[in-house]
Amino acid sequence: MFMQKFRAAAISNRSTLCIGLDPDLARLPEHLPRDAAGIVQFNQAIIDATSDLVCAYKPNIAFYEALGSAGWQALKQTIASIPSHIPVLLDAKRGDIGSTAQAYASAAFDELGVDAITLSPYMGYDSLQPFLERADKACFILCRTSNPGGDDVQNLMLANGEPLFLKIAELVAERWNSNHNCGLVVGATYPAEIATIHQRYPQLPLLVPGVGSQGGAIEEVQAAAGDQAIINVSRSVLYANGGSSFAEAARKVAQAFLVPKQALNHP
Ligand SMILES: O=C(O)c1cc(=O)[nH]c(=O)n1[C@@H]1O[C@H](COP(=O)(O)O)[C@@H](O)[C@H]1O
Repeated sequence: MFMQKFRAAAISNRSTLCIGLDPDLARLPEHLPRDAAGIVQFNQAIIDATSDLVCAYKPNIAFYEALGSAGWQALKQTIASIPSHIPVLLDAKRGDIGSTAQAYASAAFDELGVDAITLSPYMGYDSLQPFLERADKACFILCRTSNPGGDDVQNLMLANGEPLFLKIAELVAERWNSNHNCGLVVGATYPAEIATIHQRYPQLPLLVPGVGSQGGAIEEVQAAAGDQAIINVSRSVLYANGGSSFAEAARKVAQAFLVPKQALNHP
């Protein structure tokens, strides 16, 4: 069950840091092969160096799909090398008509065996239902994304004078979360929006990417949402150093992203 697993890992590691496993062949350390086998070695070293510092890992499926069937195998091997007490959140941003969503849910939860997934809300409830009804898994639904283009749609004003992303937060909190397995994705680049969402729906965990490479500041995220923010960092940790000491360098950067001990207040 994702939520319990995540809270247990957050408490035992005193961390709300999620490391994004987004392996880019062009950025692998020089001594590793630039192929799927290199990715597995890279990820395993990163996981070994950081698994006592995180509350979750988030592989983004794009980096594995880009390598075809070898990439899919690399993703499975990566997931298998994550210690079983640390939850795995697959970043796939799924959402489609019911029958297709069912196949996506089965691929993520049964074939890959991950604990949680990211979803896009724009096709509505039935496109998410096959994920939401898996009460043992968690669904993180895009709300206010970290990228500049997020404004194009998410910030459109509704007739009630509020932006669309607040309606999405409301739908998730009040209609789609009957299994208590939902969270929202909110970019670290928009701390004021994080604060608004957290004040309205303090019970929802927030997956917050955008710290580091995209310019988001961890202190602002923590001030906005405290320990309900699962802070994802990918490139800043993974590519801290392109040499043979890349894993130790990743560990050092990850340590710098840890929440001060006293700030963690999970039940
Ligand atoms: O769903 C996500 O995780 C996500 C949502 C969002 O709004 N912004 C965002 O950057 N992400 C993902 O979070 C990760 C951020 O990577 P870094 O910018 O390298 O830390 C990538 O895997 C993105 O695809």
